[in-house]
Amino acid sequence: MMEFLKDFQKMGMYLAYNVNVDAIVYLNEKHIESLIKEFGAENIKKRMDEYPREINEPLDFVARLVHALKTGKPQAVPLVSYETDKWFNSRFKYDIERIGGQVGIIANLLANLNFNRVIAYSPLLGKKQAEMFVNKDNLLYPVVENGKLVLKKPLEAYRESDPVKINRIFEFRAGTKFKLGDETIEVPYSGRFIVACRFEDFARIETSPELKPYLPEIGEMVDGAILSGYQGLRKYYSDGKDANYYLRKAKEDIKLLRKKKDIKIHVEFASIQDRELRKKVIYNIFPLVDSVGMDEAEIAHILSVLGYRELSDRIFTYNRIEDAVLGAKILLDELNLEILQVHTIYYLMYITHNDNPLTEEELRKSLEVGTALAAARASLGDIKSPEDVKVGLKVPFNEKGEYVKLRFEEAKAKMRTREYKIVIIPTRLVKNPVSTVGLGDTISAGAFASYLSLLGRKE
Ligand SMILES: Nc1ncnc2c1ncn2[C@@H]1O[C@H](COP(=O)(O)OP(=O)(O)O)[C@@H](O)[C@H]1O
Ligand SMILES: O=P(O)(O)OC[C@H]1O[C@](O)(CO)[C@@H](O)[C@@H]1O
Ligand SMILES: [Mg+2]
Repeated sequence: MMEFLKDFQKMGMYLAYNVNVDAIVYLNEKHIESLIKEFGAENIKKRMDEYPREINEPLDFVARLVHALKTGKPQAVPLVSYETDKWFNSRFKYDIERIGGQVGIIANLLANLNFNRVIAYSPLLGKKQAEMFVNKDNLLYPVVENGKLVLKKPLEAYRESDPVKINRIFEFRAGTKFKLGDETIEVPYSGRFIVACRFEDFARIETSPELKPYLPEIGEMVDGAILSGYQGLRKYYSDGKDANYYLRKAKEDIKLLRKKKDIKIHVEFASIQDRELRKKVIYNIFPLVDSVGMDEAEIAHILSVLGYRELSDRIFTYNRIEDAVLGAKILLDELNLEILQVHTIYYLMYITHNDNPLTEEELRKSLEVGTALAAARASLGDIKSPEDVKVGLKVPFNEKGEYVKLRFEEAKAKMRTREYKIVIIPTRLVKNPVSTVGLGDTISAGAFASYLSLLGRKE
């Protein structure tokens, strides 16, 4: 771990596109019971069966929340109604507000780990948002001034008139029990439910036309890029643009970033409820990048739109490791990725083709960076310095670890895996995490950065 922390001080990373404010509620039994009382168990059950993929009214939210609590799976559902946005504000008191979005979370993490340079971009940067980035010389926002690329601290670069996007995060904990009509539900795993604000202002996931010509220059300044936020796209926009338009622009960005230097690009996937949009993002973006990270719900969602519905349902319902391995193989091959990383509550997995320059041992080391960082963040709330990582290293691997390894070896023996390198490690699981939102982003950032550092040593 310490060798990586040293390497990180020499590395640069570009991050785009999504940053927001996470307004967090720690859900307890009382919250849930009062929601059920207010909306009625029967109404909620009926709406759960309908499975709304957007939140148009409060009942949509309650139904999807209870569904998430029942499965214990990490979920995110778009909020599209201004009315309901107001309802959230009057209905909940938020426990804390923190920086959110893959860019926000990863930028602060890498800057605090003393990366040489972190360039964080999002099309919108309001004042409140800028204030949430850590104020350090190594965290910079790109702007164009007098025809030149200038990197500025977010506090010197924000635009007063830019709106700030607020997502609501409901943190739930394993063991929470409540009644839905006659049914008693016990939350099986801890996690978060995200109400992702999807107003049109926030849905233009793109590089500003002004900055775009400088992407090759930015690419030259860094060792890698982590791209995310495509989940924020809409199918249609009021000015006639559509998801295809933004995805074409997104593909241009990827090519521009690599124009002067062949940097590795990681995409951190996030839940996309709309199946058509999900498919578009996968087919347009994945084949252009090297590395993709996602959680277990997301791999199930992806397999479902690629046509593997049965496998997808199995992953969702039974959490069996052999299904995850099979799913990962399919994804790696069909989209021809260099490396795929899947994070779940109990284990992290990498799959690459057999000709990957890293050994299985090295790949495992890279995953260990990810889980150590997540455990540190889960314990402390935030990683403020490289020192904090030690806290993560003291968190033991979870008690299901040995079982997971055994099942993994069994799965490998049964399956054709010779053309791949597949490794898993158990997670270091914190019993009472400060929060869980962003732990996946943390794992992926640590895994990808250490992957780059290991590749660098081979040169
Ligand atoms: N209490 C915990 N301690 C350590 N790691 C955790 C804990 N809870 C969750 N994690 C890790 O965080 C991951 C969550 O990832 P993900 O669902 O992508 O979250 P997010 O998108 O909010 O970052 C889990 O798969 C697990 O590996
Ligand atoms: O999909 P959006 O609205 O960009 O939000 C991403 C969400 O995912 C997270 O980055 C966690 O992975 C949250 O902090 C954030 O609320
Ligand atoms: Mg995630």
